Amino acid sequence: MNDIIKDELSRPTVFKKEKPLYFDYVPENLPEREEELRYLVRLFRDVIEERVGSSQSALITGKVGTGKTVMAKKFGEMLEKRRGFNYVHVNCRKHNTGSLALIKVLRNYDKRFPERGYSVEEMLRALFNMLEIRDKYLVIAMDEIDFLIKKSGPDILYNLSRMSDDSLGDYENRISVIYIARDPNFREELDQSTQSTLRGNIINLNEYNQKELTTILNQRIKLAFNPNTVTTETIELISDIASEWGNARFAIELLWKAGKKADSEGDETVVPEHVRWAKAEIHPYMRKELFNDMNKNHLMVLLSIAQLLQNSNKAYVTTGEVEENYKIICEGHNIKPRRYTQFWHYIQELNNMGVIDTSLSGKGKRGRTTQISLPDIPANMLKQEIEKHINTILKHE
Ligand SMILES: Nc1ncnc2c1ncn2[C@@H]1O[C@H](COP(=O)(O)OP(=O)(O)OP(=O)(O)O)[C@@H](O)[C@H]1O
Repeated sequence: MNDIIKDELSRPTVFKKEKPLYFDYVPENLPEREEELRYLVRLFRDVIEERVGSSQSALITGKVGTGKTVMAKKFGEMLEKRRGFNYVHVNCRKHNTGSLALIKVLRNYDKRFPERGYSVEEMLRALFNMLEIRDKYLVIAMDEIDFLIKKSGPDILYNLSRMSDDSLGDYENRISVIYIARDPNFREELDQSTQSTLRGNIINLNEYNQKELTTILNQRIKLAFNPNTVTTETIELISDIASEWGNARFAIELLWKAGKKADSEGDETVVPEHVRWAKAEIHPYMRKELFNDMNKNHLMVLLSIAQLLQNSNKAYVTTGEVEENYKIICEGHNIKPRRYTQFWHYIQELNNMGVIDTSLSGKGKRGRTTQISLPDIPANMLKQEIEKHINTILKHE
């Protein structure tokens, strides 16, 4: 057996080390996001400089893989290097109620903080106490906050935003919050008081273009690959594919998988053929997690789009066409179709997930209509995937 290990370890590889390709790796610099990062620092200037009595909140929005999480984490890293500051990153998809999110924060200070028995108010007090004793100022990043709100309502935001008023008695305000959400209109879903604490503090991250993705890829190649193992054509193809979504995560994943493929074929360099293979393997549409984020209505809307595009040979369809077909599909599945506003909301959400592209047709305000297209996936392939998932969802109802 030992020989197998020895044999495998002695095989040539294109990788220097794979860690810089992990999803949670935070690189030394964030190329193409420096300006936004500086803006975030400026927003928190008072907190950093004055500490006492000042707290801040900000909202980072942007589509999948535009660097929201890594930017917040980088900010946190920089902050923690300064004396007296702590940063806690909460994944609200995982910690999806106000209490669970707060427990995650509290456990940063007390690993055994109990899971039950305390109200949100009590937990906040406990947290203030801990900060006071340690003389620390805290920035909490609430990543994918939309999930938490969907699951358990906006109360936690209210609680967090209200901490600056006198409801907490003698405590000094030591907590700032960075909210992270994909939907740029997320702010509008919040109550007035939270909205006003966010004021203009919103950073919207654009999708990356091919040039920006190339820079990001080159940084990872330097860190993770042996010299001269990734060809220019390979980088060009990856950045070209990923730029359709503007998604850096997809770009890095393609790079990684392509490298793995090169290794498994015993090739010394990563070439475009490896990328094509990787793309087929990890097409964003083929990821199970993507469908996990969708409810049956999302799936019905998406199915409607896929059907229309498959049958029409057109590059895009209009929302009107999609809605009509959506109603028919719902009927066929014995599901009550939702009204227009809700339907429109699903279209927006699918757009934010990066699974459809929407754009406005023509010029001038009157008579403009939203056009919907699918980024780079055969409609019939998508249809098959959706049908598989619809069946699973309906079975579990
Ligand atoms: N400017 C950048 N420089 C270097 N790496 C980046 C940059 N932007 C994004 N990345 C990398 O791309 C991947 C995706 O980024 P990140 O997780 O921050 O995206 P996100 O916007 O939070 O996506 P999601 O909405 O899916 O959570 C990560 O591996 C991250 O390190």
